[in-house]
Amino acid sequence: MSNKLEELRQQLDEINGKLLELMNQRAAVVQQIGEVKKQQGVNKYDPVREQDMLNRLVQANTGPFDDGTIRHLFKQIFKASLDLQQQDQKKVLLVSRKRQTEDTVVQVGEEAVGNGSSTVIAGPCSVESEEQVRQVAHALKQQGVRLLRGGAFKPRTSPYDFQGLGEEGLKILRKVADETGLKVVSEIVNPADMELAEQYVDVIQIGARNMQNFELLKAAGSTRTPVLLKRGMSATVEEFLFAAEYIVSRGNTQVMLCERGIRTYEKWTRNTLDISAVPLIKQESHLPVFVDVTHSTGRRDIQLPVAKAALAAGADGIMLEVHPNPAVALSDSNQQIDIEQFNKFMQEMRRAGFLNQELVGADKAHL
Ligand SMILES: O=C(O)C(=O)C[C@]1(C(=O)O)C=C[C@@H](O)C=C1
Repeated sequence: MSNKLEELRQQLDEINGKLLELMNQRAAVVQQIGEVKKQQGVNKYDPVREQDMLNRLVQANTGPFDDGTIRHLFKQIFKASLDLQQQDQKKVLLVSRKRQTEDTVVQVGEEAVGNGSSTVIAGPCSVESEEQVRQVAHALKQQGVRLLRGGAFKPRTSPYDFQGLGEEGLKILRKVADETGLKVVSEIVNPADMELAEQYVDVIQIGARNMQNFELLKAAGSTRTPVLLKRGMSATVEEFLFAAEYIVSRGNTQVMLCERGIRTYEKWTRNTLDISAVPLIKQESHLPVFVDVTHSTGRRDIQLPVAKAALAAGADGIMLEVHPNPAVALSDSNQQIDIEQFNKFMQEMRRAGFLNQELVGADKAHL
């Protein structure tokens, strides 16, 4: 390289150093301005001030940069400054990893959700009868699954579809769970039903359609019962975390999140599983994350690879629907798996090293 080029580059390096120093000096002043504006309750963005500065800069400009370039470069600096002011004052959410670096572990009976082992929540879409729930509960128990799901209050798209057994359904779940030593996960749809929930369920589920039912979120936040919050079908990850913040900010820190697929143009699956949301949420938040493999796919034939993908992506657990006879189920009959399919599912997940739930009892022998 010629000495001349070398020399000029050295000059540039020095200028870069000075520019860097000056830009950071400017940024420090910008941060102080941001604090003053916050105290005064003044808007951070000030287009009049920006225009005024640009006018004076262009007037003082002697080139070789033309005025348009000067405007563009300084506008970038103003934009970065504004971002800095907003970042400084953006409230760090309670659900954020910036607030809590270690994972939240939600204890539901003997199940420690989010402690590194993978949790399974399974059960019928809707509670239909005691016998139906009992059959599924026994299958769960044998497979070492501790959390029994079942819908008693069913928010259905059509008002003519089965709406669930209500409190009767919760009673059935509680009775069968107590018989089998399982814990109950069930959806609550009405803020006024939180007391009822505390009486019967071990985990309050808030469904996708209610993710932004803020009164329901606040009511769940006022209980001390763990909550499983499902992502709304059109909710962004940010909106999902804000919904969780509603619960945690009311004092209930025992929140688990559940990705259940989002609505897209794809029709061959019921929803589109946003698998990237799993590592993204794990990175942004300390709360445990589940993937609902039933609702995200809406079909039985791909539940197994999707469940593996979910756990490989870092999910703390999976949720799936199991029914003794899906063909006659009162809801979701196309996507629930039967007990035999569930046993095979668990067996394969275990064989592939994704789950380590221990088989229980005599049935160990023939499975
Ligand atoms: O002067 C201000 O009020 C500032 O906040 C600083 C600043 C800047 O970078 O110069 C930043 C953002 C505003 O839109 C205008 C100007």
